[in-house]
Amino acid sequence: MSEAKMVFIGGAGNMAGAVIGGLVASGYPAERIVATGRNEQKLADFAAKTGVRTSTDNDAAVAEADVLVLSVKPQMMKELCQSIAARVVERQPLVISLAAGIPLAAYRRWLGAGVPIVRAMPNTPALVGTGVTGLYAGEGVTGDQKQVAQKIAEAVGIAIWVEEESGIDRVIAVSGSGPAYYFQFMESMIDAAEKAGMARADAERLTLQTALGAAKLAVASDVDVGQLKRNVMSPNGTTERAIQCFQSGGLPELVERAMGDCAERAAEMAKELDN
Ligand SMILES: NC(=O)C1=CN([C@@H]2O[C@H](COP(=O)(O)OP(=O)(O)OC[C@H]3O[C@@H](n4cnc5c(N)ncnc54)[C@H](OP(=O)(O)O)[C@@H]3O)[C@@H](O)[C@H]2O)C=CC1
Ligand SMILES: O=C(O)[C@@H]1CCC=N1
Repeated sequence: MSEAKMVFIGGAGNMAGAVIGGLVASGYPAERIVATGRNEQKLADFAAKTGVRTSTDNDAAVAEADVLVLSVKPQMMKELCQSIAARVVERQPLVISLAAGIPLAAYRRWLGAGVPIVRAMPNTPALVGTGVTGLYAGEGVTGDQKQVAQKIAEAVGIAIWVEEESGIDRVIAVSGSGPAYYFQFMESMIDAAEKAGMARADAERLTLQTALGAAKLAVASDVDVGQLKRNVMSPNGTTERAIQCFQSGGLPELVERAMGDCAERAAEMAKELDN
């Protein structure tokens, strides 16, 4: 896989940019990666930051791709696919789509039925090597190609395969969109601490280090997160009071609803496609 020429369409965007940043940081040769986009200044800044090659010419980039990663916004995917379809059919790269809400059936219509496609649902912590990627392989993807997709994902974090395509929507609800849930929680904590009189810089430092510490402890620990939570709660103590407030305010139900809405939106996006 170290020899594979990887082309990322939309490579300087938030998601592909994070994956590329993580790949380069993990030692993947930057000269084997091409990031395409439309905005030349954005591409130049991205090239300066990562060392990868950039291009505004999707078709020329596809012509040299062994692995082709599609990472434009879902609403732009159809037009993009149709514009590169001839080149994709000719070159036959392994196609990996990062887009939420676009089923494999749509790519088969837009790119041609025989193109091997993997759907991947990564998340932005890929940038710091702590990503999560859910993977689903369509028909015609070989074992070797699955290995390639998995190795790319594992270069920037952990990867799991889902058995059914709908599993990707569940991955979106947990890990694809998940970083934003934690950022929201951190933002709320920082705002609340500042309101209570703490300097914002201190509130940020304490909140971020607490999130990092809690996540590291949870990953390293062999007890579940419920027990880790109880370990912080002294009977009739301060934490208990705060946790009671979250629970009586409906936080568990709210989280369940938000994740349900998230997955539902992915399914809805698939229905909105106009073929
Ligand atoms: N953000 C996230 O956390 C996650 C996103 N995803 C998926 O990743 C995909 C990209 O999302 P995200 O990175 O957030 O979006 P961004 O808007 O940050 O990135 C999309 C990129 O696509 C480029 N682009 C648009 N049209 C073209 C085109 N015709 N040819 C080449 N490049 C083009 C844009 O570049 P320019 O500005 O130069 O036009 C932009 O940099 C989406 O499909 C999303 O569902 C999946 C998991 C998580
Ligand atoms: O919000 C979105 O649609 C994308 C998919 C997962 C994370 N961001």
